[in-house]
Amino acid sequence: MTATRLPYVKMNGAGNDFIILRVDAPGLDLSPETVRRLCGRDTGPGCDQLIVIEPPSGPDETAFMRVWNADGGKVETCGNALRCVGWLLLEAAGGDRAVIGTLGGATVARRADGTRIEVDMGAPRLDWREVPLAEEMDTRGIELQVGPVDAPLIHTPGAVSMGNPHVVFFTDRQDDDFVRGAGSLIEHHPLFPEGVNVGFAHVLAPDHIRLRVWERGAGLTQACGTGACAALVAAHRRGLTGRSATLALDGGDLTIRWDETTDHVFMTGPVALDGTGTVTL
Ligand SMILES: N[C@@H](CCC[C@H](N)C(=O)O)C(=O)O
Repeated sequence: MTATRLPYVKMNGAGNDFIILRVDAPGLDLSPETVRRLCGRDTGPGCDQLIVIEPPSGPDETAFMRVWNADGGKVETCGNALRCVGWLLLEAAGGDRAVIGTLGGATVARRADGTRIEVDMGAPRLDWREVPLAEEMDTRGIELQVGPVDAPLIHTPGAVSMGNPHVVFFTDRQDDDFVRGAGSLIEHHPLFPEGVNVGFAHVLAPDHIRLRVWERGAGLTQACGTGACAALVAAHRRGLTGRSATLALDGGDLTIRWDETTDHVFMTGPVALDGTGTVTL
């Protein structure tokens, strides 16, 4: 089989970094091994997620975006990558909006100020079946049991789907050991049949949240855009914040607003171009 070489763009959104490829036809099938090689920081350009921009899948879209986590798993969507892809599409075609299709739903990207891009992430999905959870629960505070079977610790984090699954703990514990230890344990908990992204949110004020996220398939990243949206939604549902807040992540700040009229969540944040190159598939 002949190897295919493709140009890539390396970008990041608040430190969450991506290799972005562009193809002329839908359905580029990448093996998990290829994705792991490209995403590996020792074996490829290295990134948290590999992104492929495809032609639109319908008349209303500007383009379709596919997402793979660094572990090789194909996933529904990625908030920070949507801002980066939005910026690339707006730079290439001009105009004031780009509609990006994903497996998790369509998103509209617009320029905000400077190099910040706003994306409309749609309505959060709050029914337990949509997260999804393995059993019926109130997603404002699910009953999550971890630890020994005979003496489990019971936590009540919020659960939200932003097109992909999230669980959000409200805690001031933010140290690496805790986030890595608890995150890696909960990512594959049986309550989450499709795995889960695990957020640790410390509410500093009704409009300010410090957030760290252990991402499904990528581990602790500098920022998780859908995780920031999920944290604001989960915090507001518990009466801890208003409907908008600054989310302070390791790699930068994201502004999240859950619009009362449309029920949509809007995320505004930075994008940065880190370089270009060529990869072999
Ligand atoms: N970094 C992302 C989310 C990427 C996918 C996620 N790890 C998942 O498995 O759902 C973001 O910015 O939203």
